[in-house]
Amino acid sequence: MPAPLAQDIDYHGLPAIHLRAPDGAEAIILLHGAHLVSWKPAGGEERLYMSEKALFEDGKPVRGGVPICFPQFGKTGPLPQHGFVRDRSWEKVSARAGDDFAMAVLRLTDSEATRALWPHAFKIEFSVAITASRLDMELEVENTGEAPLRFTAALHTYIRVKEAEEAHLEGLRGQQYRDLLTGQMHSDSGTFVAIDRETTRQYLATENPLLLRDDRRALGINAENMPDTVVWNPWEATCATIADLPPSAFRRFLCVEAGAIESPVELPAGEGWWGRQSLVAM
Ligand SMILES: O=P(O)(O)OC[C@H]1O[C@H](O)[C@H](O)[C@@H](O)[C@@H]1O
Repeated sequence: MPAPLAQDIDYHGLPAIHLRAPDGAEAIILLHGAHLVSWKPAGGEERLYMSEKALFEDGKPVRGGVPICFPQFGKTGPLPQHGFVRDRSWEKVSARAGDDFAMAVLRLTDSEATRALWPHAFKIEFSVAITASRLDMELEVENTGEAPLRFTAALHTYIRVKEAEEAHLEGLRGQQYRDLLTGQMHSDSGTFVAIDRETTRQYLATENPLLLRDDRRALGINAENMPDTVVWNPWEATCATIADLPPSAFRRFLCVEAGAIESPVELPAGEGWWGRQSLVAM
């Protein structure tokens, strides 16, 4: 049985936390963006995609793993794409490994630099917990200011797949989605979503859980308090335009993102909000 671990490490030159539960499940979280860059359930197979061309630099987002989008998803407002917390340094609040789990909590609060972009006081915490075949990620936001807050948020999870074209995402049948490439609304009529072209869909009020079948394995995906699901794969032509992705990378991942996007969260002064995404490897 491997020794449980919650250790500060260096990951491509950035400070990170390496977690290992006694059952062998492992995760690595950067302080940069509170970015989860690796998750291996017990058994040892990596389930998150990380680009071989990812940049690990201050002020740059990391391509792969689980970027945190806050306080704006995508280009839905005046802030930089996906907000400003994914390329900023967070602080470690705690990291520990117990009898059958390991977990870490990271925190970011407003600063002069964040207030220059977004004039609000806030505290956000991101918790990652692993046990056996399960990963739980929770984003908590507290409005520490005097005025109400309004934000959108998402966990932009890059799931590693053997071959994107053969992966099937089940559980979205009959659900409404906005095609973010055209802006048009559709209703999904297929028994599963298969990816054979550039796909950027925002499913609204998603019913959970979803199941991603990939080769001989599957992943259960559950979200709480994050009603939107974004499904993204850039496919060949767009992938070729993304500098930190190798040309064939689009075959190796599918993003299934849990978010609160369609209806921005309105948070009165002093109140808190949380959203979760959980993955179960099968
Ligand atoms: O390149 P990034 O800023 O990390 O964004 C990556 C992608 O995120 C989301 O899924 C959006 O829907 C896409 O339009 C965007 O290209």
